[in-house]
Parts: sequence; structure tokens; C-alpha cells
Amino acid sequence: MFKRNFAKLNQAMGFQRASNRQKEQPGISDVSSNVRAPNSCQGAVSDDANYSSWMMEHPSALTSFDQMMKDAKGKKIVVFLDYDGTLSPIVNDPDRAFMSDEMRASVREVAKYFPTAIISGRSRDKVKGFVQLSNIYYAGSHGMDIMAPPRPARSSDGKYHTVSLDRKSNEAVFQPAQKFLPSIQKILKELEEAIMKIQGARVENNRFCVSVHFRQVRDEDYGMLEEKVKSIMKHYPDFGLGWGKKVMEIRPSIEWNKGNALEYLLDTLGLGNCTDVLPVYIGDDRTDEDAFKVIRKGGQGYPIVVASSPKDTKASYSLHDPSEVLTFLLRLARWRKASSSSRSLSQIWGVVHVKPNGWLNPWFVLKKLKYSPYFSSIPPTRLSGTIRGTTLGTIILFNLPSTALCTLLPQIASSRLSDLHENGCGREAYLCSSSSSHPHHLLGSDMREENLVYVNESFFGMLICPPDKMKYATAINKWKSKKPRCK
Ligand SMILES: O=P(O)(O)OC[C@H]1O[C@H](O[C@H]2O[C@H](CO)[C@@H](O)[C@H](O)[C@H]2O)[C@H](O)[C@@H](O)[C@@H]1O
Repeated sequence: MFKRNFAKLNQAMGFQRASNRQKEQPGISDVSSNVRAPNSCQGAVSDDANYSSWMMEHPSALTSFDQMMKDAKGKKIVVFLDYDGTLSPIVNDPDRAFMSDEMRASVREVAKYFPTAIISGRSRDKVKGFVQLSNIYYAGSHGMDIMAPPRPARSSDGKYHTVSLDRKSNEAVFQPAQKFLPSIQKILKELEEAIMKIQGARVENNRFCVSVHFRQVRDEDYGMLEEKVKSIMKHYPDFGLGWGKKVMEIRPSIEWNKGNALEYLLDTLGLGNCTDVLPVYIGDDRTDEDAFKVIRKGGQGYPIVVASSPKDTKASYSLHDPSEVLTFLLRLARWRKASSSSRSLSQIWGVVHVKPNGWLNPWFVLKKLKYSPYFSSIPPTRLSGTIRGTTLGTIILFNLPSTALCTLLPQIASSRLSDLHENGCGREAYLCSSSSSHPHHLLGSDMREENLVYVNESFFGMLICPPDKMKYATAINKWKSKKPRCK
């Protein structure tokens, strides 16, 4: 039973069983494969040759960048990033896998222009603590703990598990492995006791998963460590064991991985069914392969593996190491920035600022955005939802001249939530106003600022659903630090 479960999970994770320690030896899958033994010139030459021929199959995302972006024109890019080995270099001490300030700045920059998520094997809190950015989505525990926009999302069988709302951030927390938490606590305790005497071994609590690290374990002690871990896990048939980079990863045996997390995030962003969405996923480890597969299956997107030596992968492109990831992210942001400055105003998405009863405050928004959208067509898109526990009557995105707005307001206030769900994808949506519009002129004297609802980018994420042309929200981040004014 135990064996069967392990085998099943390993297969699902794209792992091979551990005849497996070899998998972790330098030169095979580990980053330390860069380090060559002295006097091994011949080996070095053939390593280089292997790498070059592997690169033919998985060309550099940097040298292919121009072509990739050419193909991405008119598509909605969504960026997914792994953490360890991708945004931060692999280091001996998992608690010190810090990302550089440059890397942080590049992720921040990318997230200004594209919806961006980090999907890590770490606990969500830990990876958030490392990254320290507020304008991105975080998924921890290999995707089993996702903070996403508060939008209902569906799975392949039509259902997703329960989603609860995080009051602080107004984002929805999706945790399909909740029921395993008590067992995980027990496993943690047993593992800690069992490995305590093995020098260099350590257990990491990743909330819905557990990692047993052996990067600093002596070779001769590894067998004993593996035996101990396996003998504990024999008593937990609902869990599986996989091997990452000098780490054993214990996870609940549920059909959920980084690939599912990617799909879930796209769904919650309202992009699940869009034909013009282009996910970019950058990752270095085996668990990232699940996400690569999903992108491949979708037939659109860029799975990019971070690897400094040849490896089996479903990725189409490669980057050598985190420093190349940094360069790629900077180029991506720069590319979008350059193309955005040549966009007409009518292509820029607005930000919605509404009162709980659904009234708009376009003047306030425009002041913040420092631009003046103009609009030319009908009908308006009407949306509503719950933000930070406050139910909104309606959020309205218009592409009407502001004069038309005046006449439509009563009608808007009665719009329904279903409008959003039925049409989460593919709507033109602009904030309606003109620079000359004054809120009191548009909204009447009952407009009070304390009634305004701050719509943050996670909610806005629901609305980034480009129809035929690429749209994006340039000003979202400016709103990030704002306190909500709704009650
Ligand atoms: O999905 P990821 O974000 O890549 O997480 C996978 C594992 O990453 C971490 O371990 C790895 O990085 C450590 C720090 O560089 C390194 O010491 C360790 O040997 C690597 O396996 C993390 O600590 C694990 O919990 C994750 O499962």
C-alpha cells in the first residue's frame, strides 16, 4: 500500500523513485553540477557539448526573446515564477535563500505590467517573507495554499474546493489539503525526533507539505536518513514522497500540483477560458514540470526551465540560472513598458472606484491615474462582488461618454453579479469619464468619500480579461497601499 502510494505520487509529480539518490548527485540534476572536478577536462568538454545540444532543444529564453515577444503580440501575458533555484540561488541553508534586491525589483517591475504569481514548494508565508512584494499572488506548498483574487473558480470536474476570504488582504485562500493538517503536524514531530541525530539533516515545515533536507548530510549517512523517513511514512498511506534538489518532499496524495495551481490562478483572474492568454512559467525543479505540462497542453505559453546542465523537461525554453532569470524579467518589463507608451489612451484599462451601492467616482480615479480616458462604444460592463467583506452593489466599467453615464446611472445601480460571472472574459472595459467630469456633477450630492470602496488590484485582476486586443492596468500598483474606505 505504502509503496503503491509513493509510486503513484512520484509518478504524478514526475518523480522517479530513489534508486534516486543518484538523481541528486552533482552533474545530474543539481545546480552544483556547475562545479567540475579538477583534472576533468575531457568531461568538461563533453559536458559542454551535451549542454549545447540540449540547448538546441531548449533554446535560451534570452536569445529567443525577440521572437517570443513577437509571437506574444496581442496576447495577455501572465507570469508564474518558482522561488528556490529560480528567484534565489540554491544555498545550503534553506532559511537563508534570500532573493537579491535586484531580483525583487525586477519581479516588482514585471508585476506592474502583468498579473504575476509565485508558486513555491515552501509555505506561502515563508515565500512571501522572502519576496516581500505586495503586488503579486502567492501559492505555497506546491500550489496547495493559494492566495488569489476572490472569484469563484472551477476545476475539471466543475468544482473547486472551499475558498475562504482573508480579511486582511481581501483575497481568497484556497487550500485543497486542509484535512491533512493534523497528520502533517504528527509527521513533522516524528521526523524531527527521528532525524535529530543525523548531522546536517533538517526538517522544514511547509504547511501542507514537509521537506527533509539532506544537502548537508554526509554521503554515508544518507541511507540511514532515507530509511528513517520511509519507515515513518509507512504509517501515513495518504502521503507521498518525492525527491527534489537534495530534499525529500512529503505531500498529501491528492491530485493537486503546481500545474493545477497555475490553472486555478488563471481561472480566478478570469482568464481561464480566454484564448489569448499566454502563461509564462519559469521554474527549475521537478515539481515545476507539472506546470510546464499544463502550458504545453494548453498549446499556448512559454514554459521556461532554469537549468545549468541538461535535464529531462517539458519546458520549451531555458535560462541558465537565476541571474538569467533576472535579465529575462527586466527585459520583459522593459518590453511591455516600451510597447505601452505607444498605446492609445483608449487601450488603457481603468481602475474602478465605487461606493458600496455601486456608484462610481471617476473623478477621484482619474486624478490618481493622471490620464483621461475617453470612450466611444456601448454597452457598459456591469460587475459586482464583495470586497473586504463589503458587498458592492455594482461595479461598472464603461466605454461610454460621460454624458451618457449620467442618464444610465439608475440602471447601473441595479446590475447583477451574474454579469461578471457570465462574462468574466472578453469584455471591453474602461472607466467612464472625461477629464472635465466632476464627481458631484456625475454622481449627485450624496457622493461621500467615506463611502467609496477601494478596489485593489486583486479584484481588478478579475477584470483583466482582454477581448481581442491586449489591455492592461498600468496604475494598479499606485492603489496598493491605499486603505479601504468602505465600512
Ligand atoms: O518550489 P520551490 O520554491 O523551488 O521549492 C522547492 C524546495 O525549495 C527549497 O529547497 C531547495 O532550496 C534550498 C535553499 O536554496 C536548498 O538548501 C535545498 O537543498 C533545495 O532543495 C525549500 O527549502 C524546500 O522546502 C522546497 O521544497
